[in-house]
Amino acid sequence: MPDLTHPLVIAAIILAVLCVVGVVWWAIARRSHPHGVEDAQTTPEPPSVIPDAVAEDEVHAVDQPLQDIIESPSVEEPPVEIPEAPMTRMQRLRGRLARSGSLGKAVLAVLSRGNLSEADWEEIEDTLLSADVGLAATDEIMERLRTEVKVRGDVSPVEAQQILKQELLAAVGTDMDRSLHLDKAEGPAAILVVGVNGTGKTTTVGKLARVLRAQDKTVLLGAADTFRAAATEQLATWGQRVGVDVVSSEREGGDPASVAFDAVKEAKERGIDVVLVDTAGRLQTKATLMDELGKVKRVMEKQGPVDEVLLVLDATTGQNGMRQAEVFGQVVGLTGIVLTKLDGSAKGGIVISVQKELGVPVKFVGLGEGPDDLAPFDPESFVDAIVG
Ligand SMILES: Nc1nc2c(ncn2[C@@H]2O[C@H](COP(=O)(O)OP(=O)(O)OP(=O)(O)O)[C@@H](O)[C@H]2O)c(=O)[nH]1
Repeated sequence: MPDLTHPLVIAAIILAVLCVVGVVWWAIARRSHPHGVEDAQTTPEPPSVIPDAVAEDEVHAVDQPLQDIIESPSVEEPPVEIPEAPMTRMQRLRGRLARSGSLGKAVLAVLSRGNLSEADWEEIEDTLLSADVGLAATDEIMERLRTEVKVRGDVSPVEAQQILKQELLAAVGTDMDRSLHLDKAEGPAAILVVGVNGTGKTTTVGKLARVLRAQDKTVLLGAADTFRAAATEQLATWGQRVGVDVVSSEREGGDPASVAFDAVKEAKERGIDVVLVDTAGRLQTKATLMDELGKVKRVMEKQGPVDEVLLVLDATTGQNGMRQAEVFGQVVGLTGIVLTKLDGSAKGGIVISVQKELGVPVKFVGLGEGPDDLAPFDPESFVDAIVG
């Protein structure tokens, strides 16, 4: 029996008690923070102010409360959902292009008549124009179709289908780079998502987070749509489903640039692969709001390049979409288009016109409201689906 009054024994007992208390405290702390993330992604204390260099001229958030970080479930718990691999999506969703299909199928029906009259050609032209293919692209397609039909003489329905596919594919373009550029050399790859009201930006950010998680990338979301309170909740829900956290403003109407800045900073500190920043919808005609958007981008750039600026365009908008794309492009420089609601639109031709007039590739298409109904845009699948 050891001498319990011996100083060494007393010290050993105290040490043992301290160890037990420490382990119990650690276990309780973990239980009360079930949303903790891996070391590389540990949430550091947010700064009480935005650093001076940024606060100076850009972010007027120095006197604002801290941004919130809405955490997703812990990575130790299995992610709630495993998103579908992106590359299979366009095939699965091809049926949703049925209404856009009226463009291809209507043209094919005329082309297959054989021995085409001027009235037939006019019908083809009208179909292309009313599907928003745009004037320049329509002229080009018409000329190529006419030449092709002339060279071959009378064409059979099968040949007509081949010719149409070939010409539509040429108009959509097979050599544009449609991949997301995610350069992590200088901190996280940063994606800024912009567009007018209600086009599907928040939904697209949520869906893109799933695309990136399906590619095993770590993701952080920035809720810089501080205008619409529900947008933050919407993003948080999207994030939680795939184990992705959201940086948001503590109050409605907070400075979006400040949220965007904090989101990039947080992603950098956690070693996150991609930070996706959602912004409030704004009409391209509202100069103040467009200036605000420019500021969001500049502030993000203070911490590293913005790798992608994606314009979310509602495919049902028609030619006004082109004007939106032009102005957003002037203000923040677009790198890609996400065309949403293509599932409900007979205006699939906007894919062609928006690329032709702006030189910016369509990178993703939204084909429904389901979580994985966003597909990397694949010209072949698109043309196959609309011509049949
Ligand atoms: N059918 C269909 N609906 C879509 C698609 N993408 C988004 N939506 C719907 O469009 C509506 C608006 O989407 P949001 O993501 O809230 O739009 P937003 O651009 O963030 O809206 P604001 O922040 O108000 O500008 C929602 O009902 C979405 O489900 C799509 O590809 N197809």
